Amino acid sequence: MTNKLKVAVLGGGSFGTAIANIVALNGHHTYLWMRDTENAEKCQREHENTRYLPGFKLAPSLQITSDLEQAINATDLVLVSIPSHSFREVCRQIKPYLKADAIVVSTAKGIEPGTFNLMSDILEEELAGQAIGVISGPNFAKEIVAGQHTATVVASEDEYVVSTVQSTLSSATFRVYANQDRGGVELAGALKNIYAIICGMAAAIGAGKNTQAMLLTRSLAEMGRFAGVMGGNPMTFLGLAGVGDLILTCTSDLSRNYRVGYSLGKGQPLDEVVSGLGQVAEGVNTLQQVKEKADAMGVYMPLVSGLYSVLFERRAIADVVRELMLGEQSNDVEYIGNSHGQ
Ligand SMILES: NC(=O)C1=CN([C@@H]2O[C@H](COP(=O)(O)OP(=O)(O)OC[C@H]3O[C@@H](n4cnc5c(N)ncnc54)[C@H](OP(=O)(O)O)[C@@H]3O)[C@@H](O)[C@H]2O)C=CC1
Ligand SMILES: O=C(CO)COP(=O)(O)O
Repeated sequence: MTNKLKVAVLGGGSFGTAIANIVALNGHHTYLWMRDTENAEKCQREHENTRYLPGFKLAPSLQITSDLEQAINATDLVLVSIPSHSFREVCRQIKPYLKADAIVVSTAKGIEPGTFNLMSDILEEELAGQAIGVISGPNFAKEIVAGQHTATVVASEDEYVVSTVQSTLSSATFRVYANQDRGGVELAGALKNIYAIICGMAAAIGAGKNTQAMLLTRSLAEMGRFAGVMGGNPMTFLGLAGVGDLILTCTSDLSRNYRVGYSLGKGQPLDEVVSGLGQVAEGVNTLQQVKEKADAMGVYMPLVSGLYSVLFERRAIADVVRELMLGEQSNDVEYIGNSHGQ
């Protein structure tokens, strides 16, 4: 597609800002909406989001506003970069302003507490009739705005959504792959945050590369097993949104979830770590939602159970590690179909 679209990105945090900047640099008429008027005016004036992405100049054409109607009105494509805890609330706010044929795409990586809704389930519920999709992949906001070569995945059952997102976002530094497994892609983005916390915690207690490789591989097995039971395609987990994002977030302290795990591993209490972060770490909530769901569905997720018992049942990390290592010996690679398998 060569024509220029009107695009709105909702959420003035690190990822919303990075995505809006890509779209604006591609020449689309782009609005970044944030709720904080003072910060919106400052970002617009300075062409920089000093609160979330200091040091990176944004495209001069990017319009930054706290006026939701201005951002959404007549918009062809809306990208929702609001954390899962507030995602539904913002979808309700935009509904009155949306064009009937606007595409709405989630970029959030979380699960709604209580309902186990993924963000695109919320889009379906709140914005029935709109064409929808999701974006997920190994995508640190900081590296995107720094122009690092990056790839992501757009997933939708609707071919028009996929092709529109690909043509609007792709550039010489940002590549967009397609997938039809919306639920699998979305679940992958949410689940990997749990394992990033575990890997951060492991690093804090001195884990070496053997341990890191074991954790990454068993995390992938656990993610695929859970997704299979939830109706996702386990093969999705071999792609960028699965193993790609798992590697990224489990091996870097650019990940907020990894940093949460690291601080916990160093003995800091959970509430202190979370409140000190100043940005969202979706993995803590996702852990609670997945633990509950896995228990209810009888899915074997020893890493999820172990982390949950450290964070919410006050068990010592060393005891949990010992129990995991001495658990019943099992197979390396599970056969697809044996999705509950141990
Ligand atoms: N950062 C990254 O590298 C990536 C993040 N993601 C995902 O994107 C989502 C957003 O993350 P990210 O941008 O990093 O988060 P941040 O913590 O950096 O920013 C969150 C943003 O959401 C805004 N917000 C929160 N609640 C509301 C609300 N009720 N109404 C309006 N705005 C609200 C905040 O506004 P305020 O500043 O006013 O509080 C802030 O601008 C998450 O699900 C994350 O997992 C996905 C890929 C990469
Ligand atoms: O999802 C991310 C990169 O793909 C960002 O991870 P964190 O939310 O842990 O920072």
